[in-house]
Amino acid sequence: MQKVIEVNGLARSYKIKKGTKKALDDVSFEVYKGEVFGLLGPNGAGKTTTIKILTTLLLPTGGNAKVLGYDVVTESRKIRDKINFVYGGERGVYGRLTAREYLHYFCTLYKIKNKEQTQLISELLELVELKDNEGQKIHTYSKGMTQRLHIARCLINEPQILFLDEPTIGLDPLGARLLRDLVKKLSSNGITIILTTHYMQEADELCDRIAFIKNGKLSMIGNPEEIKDSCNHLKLYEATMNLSDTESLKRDSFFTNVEIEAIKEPFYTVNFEVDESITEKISDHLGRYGMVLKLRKKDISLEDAYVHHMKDVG
Ligand SMILES: Nc1ncnc2c1ncn2[C@@H]1O[C@H](COP(=O)(O)OP(=O)(O)OP(=O)(O)O)[C@@H](O)[C@H]1O
Repeated sequence: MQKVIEVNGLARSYKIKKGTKKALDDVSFEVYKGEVFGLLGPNGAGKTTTIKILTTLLLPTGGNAKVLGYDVVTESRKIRDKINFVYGGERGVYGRLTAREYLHYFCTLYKIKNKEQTQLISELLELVELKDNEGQKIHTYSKGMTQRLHIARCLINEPQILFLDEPTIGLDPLGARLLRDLVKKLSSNGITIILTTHYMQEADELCDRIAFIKNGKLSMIGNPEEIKDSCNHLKLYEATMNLSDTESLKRDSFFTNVEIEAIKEPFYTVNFEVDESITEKISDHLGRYGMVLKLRKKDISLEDAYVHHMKDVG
């Protein structure tokens, strides 16, 4: 497998009032050609900092990184010609232009020959499913349409790697679905994609491999199944109950990470973790707080694994 990104001991510190803040601390990973690679972590973990360094917008303060074999510090120009990036919730579009006019403008900036522009723009609009709206002014676009237009713009230079920082942020479910489908399409066209997202289901659906970042350090890396398997020891349960005393159940130390959600009072879904693995014992214990209608051990989701790994992040 061809390595397209190699990150070695990468570090980035920021000067702040009370000294320095390590946004990235000794981070190392590799990305292979054609992968959808997810960077996941809580706010402030260092995801955007990593992407900014790899897209040559920010210099590292330690370690090194190569993108397509080029060093991010000394060969940034060569990298920029071959990659592109979209930040979630990006504005920066020219509302009074139509999508076609907007893409023409960027084609000119990218020095695409005039006679090739019309055909290229038609193909891009088709790909991002905006062909029917190409004559519409951008300020009338939904957020999802605008985001897909940004992606069309980023494809003008035929990037080998596309960096997408929270691409579905603020999109409604349908808009997010169209965008995820577009990511899959780009990936099947051979583009390597580096993605950050806070939506675990999205990461599970799209990513070939995932890295968890926590406090500027890489804490785990693997494919979604490996990451979920690493949490197979967790005993997570879901109960459906006719619950008379939610507060006492929450305080009971037999259960940890209790989450109670009302279905329709007095019926609740209760999610929790236990040390016990004998279902009858768990059921008996739950029975102190109401009638157990259903109890099942949950399959570990990527979100469960994420919550478990990030538990001690302040
Ligand atoms: N210009 C800056 N000056 C000082 N600190 C900064 C600067 N940019 C980022 N940081 C800090 O670096 C850390 C990492 O930030 P970064 O934006 O990379 O996190 P993130 O994982 O992308 O978070 P989010 O999910 O909120 O986008 C944070 O603690 C942030 O406050």
